[in-house]
Amino acid sequence: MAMTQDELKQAVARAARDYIAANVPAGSIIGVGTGSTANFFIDELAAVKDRIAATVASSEATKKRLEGHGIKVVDLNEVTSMPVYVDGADEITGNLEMVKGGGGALTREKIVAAVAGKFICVCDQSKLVGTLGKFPLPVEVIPMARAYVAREIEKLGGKPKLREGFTTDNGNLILDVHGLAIADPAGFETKLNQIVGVVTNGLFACRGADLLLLATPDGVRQMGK
Ligand SMILES: O=C[C@H](O)[C@H](O)[C@H](O)COP(=O)(O)O
Repeated sequence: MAMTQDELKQAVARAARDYIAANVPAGSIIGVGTGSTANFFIDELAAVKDRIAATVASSEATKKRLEGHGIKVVDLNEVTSMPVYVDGADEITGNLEMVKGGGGALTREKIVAAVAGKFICVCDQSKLVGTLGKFPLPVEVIPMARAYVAREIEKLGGKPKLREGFTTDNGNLILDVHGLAIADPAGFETKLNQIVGVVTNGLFACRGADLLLLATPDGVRQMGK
């Protein structure tokens, strides 16, 4: 019988838990992402919680779920070393460049990932693409800059749409940019960051994932290291 998308997410979450149990020193601090795949991972992490010292959460929702399992969550400012960060993606290429932020957590995700030694991306196979941009690219903006940033993004060939009724954990807005086919992810990530009023964009390419665990019906494939 064909596996459902949730079964694939569950399988990859388990693979990430096993990776941590086998490769991450006991007593480490683990960075934890946001979204439905990350949620499966959090539920699996509960089984090995005695092996880790604590976690850093990339959103209020993730913090709540971790604490619900009795897993300790610490402030990133207290952390100097974190071997791994585990998170999902909305799209990922074979070069392990990603679009993230479908759940609006991109800024905190990028910050926590920056501190981590290794970014482990956990996805089901539907997320693997040849070219990024079919999934609308989330851009977090300071509210007063919303219209200006939207005009600047249009000049770059994108069609920004305000995510209605949504405020990020940081009190900002999200523009979802449609109509892109991103040939140079790191270049476009850098270009968007130059627009005044942009807090973060959802391209994770200047620093992409190091390891992709990709759930397929034939098992979990590993790409990168
Ligand atoms: O802001 C949300 C995050 O970037 C998620 O990692 C991304 O949206 C993937 O989420 P899901 O695992 O639910 O597809």
